[in-house]
Amino acid sequence: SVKLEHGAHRLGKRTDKPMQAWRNYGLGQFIHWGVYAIPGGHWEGQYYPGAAEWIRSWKGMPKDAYDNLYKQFNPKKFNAKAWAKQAGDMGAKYVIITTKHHDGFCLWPSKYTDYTVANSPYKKDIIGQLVEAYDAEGIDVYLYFSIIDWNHPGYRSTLKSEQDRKEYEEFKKFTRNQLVELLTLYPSTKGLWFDGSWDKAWTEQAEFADALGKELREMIPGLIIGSRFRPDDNGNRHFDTNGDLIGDYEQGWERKMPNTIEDTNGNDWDCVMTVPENQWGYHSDWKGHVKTTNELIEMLVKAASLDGNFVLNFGPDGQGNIRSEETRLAAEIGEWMKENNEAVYGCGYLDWEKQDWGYYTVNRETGKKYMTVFNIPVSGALRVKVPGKTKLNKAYLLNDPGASLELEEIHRNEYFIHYKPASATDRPFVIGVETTDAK
Ligand SMILES: C[C@@H]1N[C@@H](C#Cc2ccccc2)[C@H](O)[C@@H]1O
Repeated sequence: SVKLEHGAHRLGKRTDKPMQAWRNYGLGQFIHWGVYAIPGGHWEGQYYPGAAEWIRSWKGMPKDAYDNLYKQFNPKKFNAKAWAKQAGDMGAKYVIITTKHHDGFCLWPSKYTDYTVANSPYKKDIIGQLVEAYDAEGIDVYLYFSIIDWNHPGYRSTLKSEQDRKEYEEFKKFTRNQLVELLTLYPSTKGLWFDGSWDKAWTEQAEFADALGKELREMIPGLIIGSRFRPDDNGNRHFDTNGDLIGDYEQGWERKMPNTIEDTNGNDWDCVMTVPENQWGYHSDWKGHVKTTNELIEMLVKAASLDGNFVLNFGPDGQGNIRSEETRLAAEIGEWMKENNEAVYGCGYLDWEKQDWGYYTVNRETGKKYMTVFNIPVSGALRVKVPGKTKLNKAYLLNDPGASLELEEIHRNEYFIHYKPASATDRPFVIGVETTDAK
């Protein structure tokens, strides 16, 4: 391997308590909210086909018009406690909240810029209300922060001149000041979720970003920062020049998921997922495929089965309402989690051969094993292959642990669990299995 001054700051999975808690979350909520929710994907009757939170970059959106939208930002329906309760009822154990997206508008009263909620008609600190409400709900808070800031005069995507460099130095100080400000104002923050760090200008800042990361970690012991934050000496992000993860978990799974444990490189990871194909901020007119409750439950369980967390995005509208589609999904996912969360919380990868009916998970503490069934075989026979010295002794429906399901040993280390729901089921179900693992 090559010597790096600013490569991975540590190797292997973190084993400290905050990271163990992170690893066991299973389900999170992402909140994308800002002034982009006001136009909601339209401007002067034109439909914006891109991601709603990127509307400022659209040729159909005059920049000065966008940059004055904050003067209309007055979300009278915003209710942080209601949002937190809804997330808690869904079963979310952590929340990632946009403090500032690429447009640079701050949902907290930053003293380093005027482009904040304090100078909008709403005036009040949105981040502070959300942190308080989610903490009270027992949901750990993570702050999303965009390195890209289209509002700051010193921001550059690339550094082409000495003047660029000079102004970018001011931008770097501003970025550091805002991050220190956020952790100072909201010390219960468990981690930072960085975005917009792909610009060449930023990937040339290995020394600065490495020092900034160290400073932030010293402010909050145990602070969790993913692989999207900073570059290594050679401008690599996520993985350094030696292939080592830069950060506490892999943060590359945006609107996509690993399919095998090998895809995860043995790292912790989170998948952040939109309900429509690609809308994070509020778009009033979702087009294309909108994911169903069962699709999202499958992603959630698949993530847990591969040692990852699944984070579902919510994009509140300009008045502070959670839209009806998201409210319905939160309720239906919550209903399923109420009965089946034992197969998700604190669970991870079980090294049994994957079968077509669904996913295995195993509780990291108890060793209890679960099968979450999404595809009921027409044969009614759920195939289970166990490793060498393992014996399958019992299988039971999680929601009816007293009744053992019929087990048939068909080969050495291979069983059928004979079960087909008596009536049509429109939700996945969980089977608990008990084994003995001869030495
Ligand atoms: C978490 C998500 N990352 C942001 C992005 C992006 C992006 C931008 C260009 C090309 C591909 C992806 C989205 O706006 C949202 O915040």
